[in-house]
Amino acid sequence: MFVRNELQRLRDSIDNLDAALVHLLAERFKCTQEVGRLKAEYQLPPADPAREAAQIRRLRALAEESKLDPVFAERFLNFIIAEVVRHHELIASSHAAARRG
Ligand SMILES: C=C(O[C@@H]1C=C(C(=O)O)C=C[C@H]1O)C(=O)O
Repeated sequence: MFVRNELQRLRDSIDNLDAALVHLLAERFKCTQEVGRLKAEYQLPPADPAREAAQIRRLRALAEESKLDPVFAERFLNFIIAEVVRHHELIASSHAAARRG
């Protein structure tokens, strides 16, 4: 009984944390979509490698402080950034097509 209750208690928290992660990611993508539209409008490149490198340095340091594996933190951020850049490329090509008429 103890094991079942403990497992349930921990899984309830995991479910809440997963929901928070989804909400946080959704908000992040709302912001990055706006960045993508701005970049497309002003014809700036979809990716900004200097900004990415700075974020990775920052996130690795935060991960170390929080005892999270920094390699995992870097992979996770790279995974998200790759998706954002893919969205920015799509937005840029639809803006370019609209400019061509
Ligand atoms: C969101 C941006 O666009 C891209 C995506 C980034 C991100 O998801 O954090 C960071 C840099 C850019 O390659 C940005 O330039 O700020």
